[in-house]
Amino acid sequence: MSEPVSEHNRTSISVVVAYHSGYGHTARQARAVADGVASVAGARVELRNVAELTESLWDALDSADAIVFGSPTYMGSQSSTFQAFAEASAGVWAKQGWRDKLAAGFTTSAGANGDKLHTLSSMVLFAAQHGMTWVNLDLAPGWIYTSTGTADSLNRLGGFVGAMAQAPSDAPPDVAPPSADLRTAEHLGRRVALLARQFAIGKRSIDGNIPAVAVSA
Ligand SMILES: Cc1cc2nc3c(=O)[nH]c(=O)nc-3n(C[C@H](O)[C@H](O)[C@H](O)COP(=O)(O)O)c2cc1C
Repeated sequence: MSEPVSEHNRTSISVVVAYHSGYGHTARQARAVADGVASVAGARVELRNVAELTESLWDALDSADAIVFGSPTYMGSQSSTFQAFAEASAGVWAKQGWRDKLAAGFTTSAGANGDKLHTLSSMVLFAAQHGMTWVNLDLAPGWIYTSTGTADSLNRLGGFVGAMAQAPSDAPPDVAPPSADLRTAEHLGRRVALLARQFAIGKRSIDGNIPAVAVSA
């Protein structure tokens, strides 16, 4: 979808998709989130695998306007590799280095439900500990939520807090998750980028144009 060119959509923002994937399914979902981010004018996106805890990962996260977290659901929660990344961010937490950045999340698992909500809820808490602002999915539930939905509906798994995807445990990542879940992930990436741009414009206007005066109630 193309947007009219304006001063606002020339504002540049950066989004990091920080994910782990053991077998490639969540990596596919991560690429779909990144495609959604890249569809927004002025948005730069970096895909980062958090299995590699390098200086360059922390630098990229430090300079991002928004971070989208992604993990497979393993044993009803985020993977231990993602949790190791979360724990390694304690130094950033101590300085509140990600405070006021936007955050969002996504997960893939084999079950239609599979306890994905627990993974996303852990990410919400993780972001809250860092003082980040959570961006939800903002899509109506699809598929069996209404009698006219189909398995190809956007948000077919009916999540609100983040993007959910399902991949049969015996299907390789080139065929799963299905298109409906990848389009849902793309929607989340686009939404995060649009809101990050809105926040950046607001911050720039507050920092630059509005005089600091006492505000009475
Ligand atoms: C150790 C382990 C635990 C898993 N636990 C769950 C689970 O709790 N719920 C579920 O639906 N699927 C579970 N699965 C299936 C994975 O979520 C599924 O295969 C997913 O696509 C893997 O994503 P990945 O390829 O990005 O690693 C588990 C898989 C593994 C290897």
